[in-house]
Amino acid sequence: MKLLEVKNLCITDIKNNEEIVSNVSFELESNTCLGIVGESGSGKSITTKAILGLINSNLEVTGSAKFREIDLLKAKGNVMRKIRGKQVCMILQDVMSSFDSLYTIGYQMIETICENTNVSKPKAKDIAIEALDKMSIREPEQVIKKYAHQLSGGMLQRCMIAIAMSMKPDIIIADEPTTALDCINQKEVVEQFKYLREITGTSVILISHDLGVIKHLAQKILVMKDGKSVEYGDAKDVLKKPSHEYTRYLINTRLDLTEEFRKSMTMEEVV
Ligand SMILES: Nc1ncnc2c1ncn2[C@@H]1O[C@H](COP(=O)(O)OP(=O)(O)OP(=O)(O)O)[C@@H](O)[C@H]1O
Repeated sequence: MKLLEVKNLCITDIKNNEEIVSNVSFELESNTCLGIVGESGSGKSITTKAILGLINSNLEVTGSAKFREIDLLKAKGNVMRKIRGKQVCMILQDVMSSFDSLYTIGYQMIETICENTNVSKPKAKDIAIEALDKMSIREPEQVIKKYAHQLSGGMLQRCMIAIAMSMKPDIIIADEPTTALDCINQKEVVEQFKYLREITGTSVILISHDLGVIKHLAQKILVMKDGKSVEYGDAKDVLKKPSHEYTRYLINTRLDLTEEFRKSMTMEEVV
């Protein structure tokens, strides 16, 4: 079943009439993951933010983005507020700034869960602990008493994913969820994310410049370059037989990097 259908999405900066995103179309089926890949500035984030009405007023958005028969690009503020955070959640790249340093992780989790679902605070606490437990966070009862600066980036990202998942949304949009993490944390977060997606059935739009991460999670891939969609299709086909030169470049760059990394590790062993 189609959960989200984006057609001919265009974003124009009305100040200088510059088109930032041109005619981007894609679909998200239920219980699947769509990976959006492309270099920095290619329009990945702004495309998904536009769908959720989260962009500046100097930007004009045209096209359509149908979610359960509602065109999100035309949805009024109150309709959008009901969808955003409940049915469609967004996890941002910079987890540190997503948490308020003055409140404990638990306080923020409980507030968010209460605000977006109809449960009491004790119930929200149980949900928060259960969600952290599902993200394989040890001693969740202790973790919820901590402040953001007391946890690693990987732990915070897992807490963020746990909050989003505990809302039981139809769609999670994760914008570069592993970029700020080191290799070990990246791998762990991807594994947990994959596991949670499988058990909850939540559909995910995963934005990343890292094809390795996308490959691990996505069934479909959209490749963006300079605000345009240059390739879109089943992940296996895109990765095995990329039809666009830019996709081939991304795949090769990724392989080069992996090779360099492997070599540098071997060199260290030799030294
Ligand atoms: N409010 C705005 N007004 C004008 N241009 C904007 C605005 N916000 C973003 N842009 C431009 O839109 C383009 C796409 O930005 P976007 O953040 O979507 O890229 P991205 O592919 O997600 O990159 P990154 O991986 O670095 O996050 C960029 O050229 C950016 O400068």
